[in-house]
Amino acid sequence: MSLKAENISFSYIDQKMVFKDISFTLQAGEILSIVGPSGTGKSSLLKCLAGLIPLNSGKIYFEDELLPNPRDLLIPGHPEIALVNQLFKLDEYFSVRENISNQLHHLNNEDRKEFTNELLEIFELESLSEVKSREISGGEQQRLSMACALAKEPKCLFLDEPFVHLDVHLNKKIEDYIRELAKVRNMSVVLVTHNGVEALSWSDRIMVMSNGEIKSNYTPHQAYFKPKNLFEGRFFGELNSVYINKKQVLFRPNEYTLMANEKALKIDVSWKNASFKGTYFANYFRLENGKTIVLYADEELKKTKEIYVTK
Ligand SMILES: Nc1ncnc2c1ncn2[C@@H]1O[C@H](COP(=O)(O)OP(=O)(O)OP(=O)(O)O)[C@@H](O)[C@H]1O
Repeated sequence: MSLKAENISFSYIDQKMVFKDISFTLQAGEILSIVGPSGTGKSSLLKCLAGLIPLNSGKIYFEDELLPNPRDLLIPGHPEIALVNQLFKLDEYFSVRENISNQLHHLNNEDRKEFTNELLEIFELESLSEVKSREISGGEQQRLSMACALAKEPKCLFLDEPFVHLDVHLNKKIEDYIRELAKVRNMSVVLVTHNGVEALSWSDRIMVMSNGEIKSNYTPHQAYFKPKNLFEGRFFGELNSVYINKKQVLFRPNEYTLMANEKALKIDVSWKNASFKGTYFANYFRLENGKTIVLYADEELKKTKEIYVTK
């Protein structure tokens, strides 16, 4: 076990709790995502877990030791826990390369150079390596912050909305690298995002947070195919909701067939339009009650009059 939160609660102002009574355990090497709407307390939770802001109540254990209260420390935080958020402090008068290599004093010169080059390559910062960090863009600073955090070789890496400025290929490259590090170094990762779709591929486990509480704990497969309700399911991609015999049925746009199927639920539909998404078409249909559903297919389903939900 890497980190354990026991009944933790936190507020900035006494009366208004940001989150309350949260408990969970993070295993060594585990990648956990916390997904939830804006303003629900995710970033504040990460700062508390990193030992940067003090709890109102509850306890956090890091490798079986109580995390010190930040009020008792000259510099809040823990040397083995790295948090990357918008406030990550880069040394703005140092170059991109120096920002990374300055985190690597624990290595000899040769290893330091090799690891710095590896991180510059992974985060695609090679062409900017000699530029001062204050002279690079917001997205580049975000990538550099992640590289610096990884250079510290932390036992716990906390990432707050790391995808905001990343394009698709870089997202996949960084995901693969961090997953590999988590496995090889037994580094635990907590990822906070309001975009559950990205959390699906990154995570071993996903917690849904709303109104300052952890509402659900899913595997990525459960979060996608078996969400508890429409609110949670919609974080992880488009989700249809239909009422059949007064019972709500939730199904993904790919959980259907066009072939008559006695075991599946038949729904009468009329095609509205389709939008081209590159690898598929999102086909929008009107139901008898006027509601809309979406189905993914590799063509426009203009002639389709009925579908069979395979849920
Ligand atoms: N420094 C602060 N002082 C007072 N209130 C704050 C402070 N930072 C955040 N809050 C409030 O605490 C609540 C939780 O904010 P937090 O940033 O933790 O949520 P979040 O889920 O991470 O949101 P987002 O996804 O928009 O970043 C919000 O109501 C926010 O306005």
